[in-house]
Amino acid sequence: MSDTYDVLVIGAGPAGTSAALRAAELGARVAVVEARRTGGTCVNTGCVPTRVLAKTARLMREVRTADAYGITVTEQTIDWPTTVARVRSTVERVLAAKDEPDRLRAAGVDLVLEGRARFVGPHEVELEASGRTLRAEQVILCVGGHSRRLPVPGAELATLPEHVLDLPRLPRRVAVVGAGNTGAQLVTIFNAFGSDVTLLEVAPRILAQTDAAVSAAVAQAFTEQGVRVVTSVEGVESLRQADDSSGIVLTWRAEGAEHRGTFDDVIMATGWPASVEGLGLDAAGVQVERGRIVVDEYLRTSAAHVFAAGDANGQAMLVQAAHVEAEAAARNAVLGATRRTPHHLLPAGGFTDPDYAGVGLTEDQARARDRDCVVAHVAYDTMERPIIDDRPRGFLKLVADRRRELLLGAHAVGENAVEVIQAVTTAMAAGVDVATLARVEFAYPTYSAVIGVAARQLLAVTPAEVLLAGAGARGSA
Ligand SMILES: Cc1cc2nc3c(=O)[nH]c(=O)nc-3n(C[C@H](O)[C@H](O)[C@H](O)COP(=O)(O)OP(=O)(O)OC[C@H]3O[C@@H](n4cnc5c(N)ncnc54)[C@H](O)[C@@H]3O)c2cc1C
Ligand SMILES: NC(=O)c1ccc[n+]([C@@H]2O[C@H](COP(=O)([O-])OP(=O)(O)OC[C@H]3O[C@@H](n4cnc5c(N)ncnc54)[C@H](O)[C@@H]3O)[C@@H](O)[C@H]2O)c1
Repeated sequence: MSDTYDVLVIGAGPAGTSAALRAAELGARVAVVEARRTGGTCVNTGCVPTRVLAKTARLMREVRTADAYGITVTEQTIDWPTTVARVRSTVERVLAAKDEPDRLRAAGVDLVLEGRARFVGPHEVELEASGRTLRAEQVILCVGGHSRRLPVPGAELATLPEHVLDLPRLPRRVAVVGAGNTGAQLVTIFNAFGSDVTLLEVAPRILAQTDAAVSAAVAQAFTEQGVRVVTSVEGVESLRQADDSSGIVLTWRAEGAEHRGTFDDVIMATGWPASVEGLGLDAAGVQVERGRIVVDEYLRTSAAHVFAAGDANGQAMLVQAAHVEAEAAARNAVLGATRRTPHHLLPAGGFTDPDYAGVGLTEDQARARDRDCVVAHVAYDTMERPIIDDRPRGFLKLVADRRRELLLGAHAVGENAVEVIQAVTTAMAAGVDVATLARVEFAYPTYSAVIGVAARQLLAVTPAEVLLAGAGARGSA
């Protein structure tokens, strides 16, 4: 293995693997350095484990309602060690199926598993385990991010999301601090498993990045499911062991008063700074601001020969964003910085109960640009398939320009929300106009049929009527 490369990629998660493969495809001599194993956060501790837990939660809910279909289930409890083992074995199966070491090898990329990389000069990187130094003309940072503990007394008592599977038993009482995508999904998981869940969020609403109607619908569902949802928290103050060892006492401020609760576990899902500790970025002249590696529109850092893609630059922390950015960064590193990354058509969602998803502009964002944009809001309980499946909670909202030609955004809550939004994204990416979408025949009975209904609603009524219909649908969603 040589020690000199055209392009050195640091991190072999979704961004790093895509960047390395693309750079090699463009003819560069490429190495990718990984401190642990391929797959990154996504496969090892993030999307894949969370998705398996979400499926387990769904099975619990299905079993709970099975008697309505004449299926008798006498006992339903979670055997935590079995659940954990199932998650871990699924991670291994996904890793084996992806076989990224082999893909990289086949593409001529050197996969270097010699510990963490650290810059020791602008173009030189030292490997922690071997002490070897690699040199490269261009470097692409794909180091991802990590959870953070709040800087409060007793924070070390909290569990970080990536360590949830290490809990020795299922918590009976759990507090989740932070209602972003991670926190919201953990709420659904522990709620379905029978834990008593409290959710604390500093923002005025949960899932603050989503469309306001999505956030409200998920919060309402959580509350109805018995979750204590506390938003606009003024701050978490401390964690300490209870004097009688009955759990962890969590203290927070809300509405000007101090509040306290005792929990078996407190999970902090309060943010995701870039993994830049010990990376020696000063030696390369790479700037970091507010936990993110600063990049320009070409994903170039403050050092012209260093690029950053994926979670590390903090732009859109999703696997699909990591892929798009990594390809652009690789192209810019090898051929010169000319490619920008369009982020506006990145669908995203979470596997809560109910699921939620969105793509493009939220209604508030669209109205800030043009208050006469048009909105259709179709409730799931008006559609056959959600009724058949006994999943009537939810809606699809489509946002179109004032001429009702182009879709600006789509947002859904409910069963299969992510797949419904994916279908709308495909139409948006293909430049399908609203009139064409309204003419598409959807198979019966499907969840995606709601797209056709919403598109026809966009065409059929005046903006004021649509808003009224939306308010009605929201009431029943
Ligand atoms: C609980 C959870 C659930 C999620 N679910 C979803 C989901 O359903 N859908 C979705 O789109 N996104 C999801 N995400 C986000 C997704 O995991 C990330 O957006 C994605 O993994 C980012 O890819 P990346 O390559 O930028 O970083 P990562 O996947 O974090 O990979 C970074 C890699 O760099 C390595 N590394 C770091 N520093 C060094 C160093 N100095 N030297 C060598 N190697 C280093 C790390 O070991 C790691 O393998 C989830 C995240 C979490 C936490
Ligand atoms: N399904 C998915 O696509 C998925 C799932 C999980 C995570 N992710 C991505 O991974 C990244 C990390 O997600 P995350 O949810 O861990 O972090 P996040 O930064 O998205 O959310 C953290 C939440 O914690 C809140 N918070 C911060 N300080 C707080 C405090 N002191 N008290 C209470 N609340 C506080 C924030 O307001 C925010 O809502 C995100 O970019 C996310 O999109 C995606």
